[in-house]
Amino acid sequence: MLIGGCLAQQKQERHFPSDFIFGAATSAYQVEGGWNADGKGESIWDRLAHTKIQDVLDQSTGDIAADTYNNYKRDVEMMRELGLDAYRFSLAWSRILPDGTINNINEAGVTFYNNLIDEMLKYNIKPLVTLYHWDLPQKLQDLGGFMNPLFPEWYEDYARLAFERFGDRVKLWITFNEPREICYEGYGGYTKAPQVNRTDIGTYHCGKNLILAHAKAYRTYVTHFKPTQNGECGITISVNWFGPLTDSKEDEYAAELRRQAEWGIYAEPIFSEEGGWPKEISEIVAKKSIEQGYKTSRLPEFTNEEKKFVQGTYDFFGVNHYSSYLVSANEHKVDHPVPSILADVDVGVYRPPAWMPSASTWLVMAPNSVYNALTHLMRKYNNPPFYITENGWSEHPEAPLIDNVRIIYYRAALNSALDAIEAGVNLKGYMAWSLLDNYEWTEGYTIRFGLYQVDFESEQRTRTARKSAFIYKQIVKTRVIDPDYEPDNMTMWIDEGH
Ligand SMILES: CCCCCCCCCCCCC/C=C/[C@@H](O)[C@@H](N)CO[C@@H]1O[C@H](CO)[C@@H](O)[C@H](O)[C@H]1O
Repeated sequence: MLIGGCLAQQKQERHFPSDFIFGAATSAYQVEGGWNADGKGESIWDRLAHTKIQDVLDQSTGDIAADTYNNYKRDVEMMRELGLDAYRFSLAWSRILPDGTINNINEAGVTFYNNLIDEMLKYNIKPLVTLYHWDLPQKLQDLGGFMNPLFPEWYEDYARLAFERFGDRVKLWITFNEPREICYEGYGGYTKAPQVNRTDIGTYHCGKNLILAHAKAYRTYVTHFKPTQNGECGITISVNWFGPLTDSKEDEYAAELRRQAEWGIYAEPIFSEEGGWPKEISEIVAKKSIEQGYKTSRLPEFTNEEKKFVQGTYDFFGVNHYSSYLVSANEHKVDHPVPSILADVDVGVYRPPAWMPSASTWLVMAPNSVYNALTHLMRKYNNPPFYITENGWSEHPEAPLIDNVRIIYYRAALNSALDAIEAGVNLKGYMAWSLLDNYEWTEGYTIRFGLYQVDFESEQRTRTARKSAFIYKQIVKTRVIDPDYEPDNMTMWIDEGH
């Protein structure tokens, strides 16, 4: 079309599908507070924050956090302000089962989640419930936690209770949030509770028990609840993109090994046609284990029966995606504990300085990041239904409410998601991390991810919409990413019908 002698750039409006689910996400320990309220039991994060306060950057705890335990109606109002289709939150296992076992149900804890779910459904906001987001009951950790072979039974009992109590209204279930962080950081390392730091076997033994627990819960849901409740059950895996630094065969292979270490060991047994551990890392760990004097591989094998039991245990693949890294076979290597999973794969990781850094050391703004991760998973696992269950940008507490960099990040990530959809990825929804500022684990309140700012100094934990909340609201409403949209002011409102 020619206007005034030049070709007018028609805005090519790309739309998200009309049934695409937009939401936001949080987790229990990071937002609820009420750490010992109304019969709740101690979790491993209560224990860490209370006894290893020196390991938390600002010596803070999640004892109160954003006090969602008392402010959940304000949180639902914020979901309405954003016009969300869904909200992803997690259940605190020890709020429902204080000692972790099914013998002692805390009805007050069940009531809290019933109230939250009912408040959301009052306004047609779908609950997307994560059964486990890192806060294991301490009493179960005292028995070994994820290292105990009985863990899958403990977890199945807990999941079954959740299906019984909430499954009439909850139709989207996530068994675990980020097996990597649970196992590699919590049992194979020190950066997450319970800080077991068994670098040689922690990641692998935790990983096998977690995967078996996931499969038991999934099969219990499909057999005993899905026929009447008609919901879906999946798992959320942290899938950041790890691509080759150069197009050499060595770097391609190195990138594949790092992907296997970061998320392939959790995804392959569930989503691949072959089942079991990824072949390459399994062979490497078996070989190195024998060389290091272990009688068997540090990566405990699945029996053929276990492999079959785990395979195909999903209705969707939940993807937490934030950033990308470039992998080298020979350069940018750092020392890792020996033995450990990263020493096993023995590759280097690099991020170009041009990729804008966030407040989180691990999070930079990488090009085509969502597209690269999702199209790789599509090809590898035959395009299962995907939900992006987390994606977001961090800033420091003093950053202004006019968070223009976060807006650049969200628009880039959502455009990359549209690119993936156009490439054929079966992407069903997107959850922004996070609805509001929350406890960023061992970084406490020094890191902020919220679309809403939280004043952690105020008694009522005042929530205030950042500019990114208005931008996200507009995308949710129009299903279009308008690069020129600017809110008229910073006063939030609820659209009719929400
Ligand atoms: C100069 C050094 C260059 C190399 C960089 C070092 C190598 C990095 C290796 C990759 C590590 C990636 C780990 C990142 C994991 C995150 O995606 C994951 N932990 C995010 O967790 C979820 O996100 C929220 C924000 O952190 C969190 O609050 C939530 O609870 C988690 O579900």
